[in-house]
Amino acid sequence: MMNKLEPAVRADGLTVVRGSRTVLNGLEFTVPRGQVTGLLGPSGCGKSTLMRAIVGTQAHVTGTLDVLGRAAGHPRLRSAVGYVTQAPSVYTDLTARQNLDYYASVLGLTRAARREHVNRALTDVDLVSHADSLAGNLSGGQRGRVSLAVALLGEPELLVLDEPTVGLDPVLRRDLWQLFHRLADERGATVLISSHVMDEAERCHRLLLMREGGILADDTPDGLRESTGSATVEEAFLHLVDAANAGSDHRTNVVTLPDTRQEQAK
Ligand SMILES: Nc1ncnc2c1ncn2[C@@H]1O[C@H](COP(=O)(O)OP(=O)(O)OP(=O)(O)O)[C@@H](O)[C@H]1O
Repeated sequence: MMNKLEPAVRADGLTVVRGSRTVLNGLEFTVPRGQVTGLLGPSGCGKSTLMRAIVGTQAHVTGTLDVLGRAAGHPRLRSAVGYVTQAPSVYTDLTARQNLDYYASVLGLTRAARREHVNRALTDVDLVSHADSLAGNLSGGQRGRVSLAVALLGEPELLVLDEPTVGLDPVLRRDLWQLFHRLADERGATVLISSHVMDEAERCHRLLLMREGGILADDTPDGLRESTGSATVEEAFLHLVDAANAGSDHRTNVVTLPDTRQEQAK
């Protein structure tokens, strides 16, 4: 669908207005292909809004936003982009397998391909033993994993996951992070994951740190720690927030501050 060297997502001057508020303010960034990129920042900074813009469900988007070489929301992107919202979107009166089978048929997979894709997605999210339980009888975390399995059907090139690990126990969180890396390393998928848990940032190849509708930094976890002289990504984030508040220009390689657009300092 696109040149492999092109980033999976490219934004320039991306602005989103919700109600009377400018929620995203002139963002400029790229998301590299085949890597796990974390979108991190405090509650309300605009992570979900950005993800909605990328998958094409957000209104009042201006500026440039290209996804897999096409304008975000292009109909041809529907089967190439998997999206998991914060609230699990599954039919509670169907079993996990029936949910997956239904969504696989919507994707137009043949019966044989459906069986293969459904079994693989159930295995990926470790739900084989609950495949025939009604989704309504599953725990919140298990329903979330059914939603994730739905997004994996059809092997999308880009997976956009809005806080997929919230409320999960440490073992499941670790297993899901291993899955995200397998998807990138073995299947070449691009994975964009939002979280406000900074320790998850350490597990990403790259990070987009957000604050108040702007990108505060775009770097690797190592790059962020080194450039700020911090021991952890959380410490680096706090350092960058303090620097932004002080109006300082001490940043990593990119940055769009909330109020003042500044040039990339690569
Ligand atoms: N329908 C709306 N009208 C006006 N403002 C909105 C609307 N929906 C969200 N917002 C505002 O947009 C901002 C960004 O919201 P968003 O849900 O993108 O944040 P977030 O970083 O994903 O937060 P969280 O981590 O809590 O999910 C928030 O300040 C929120 O109050």
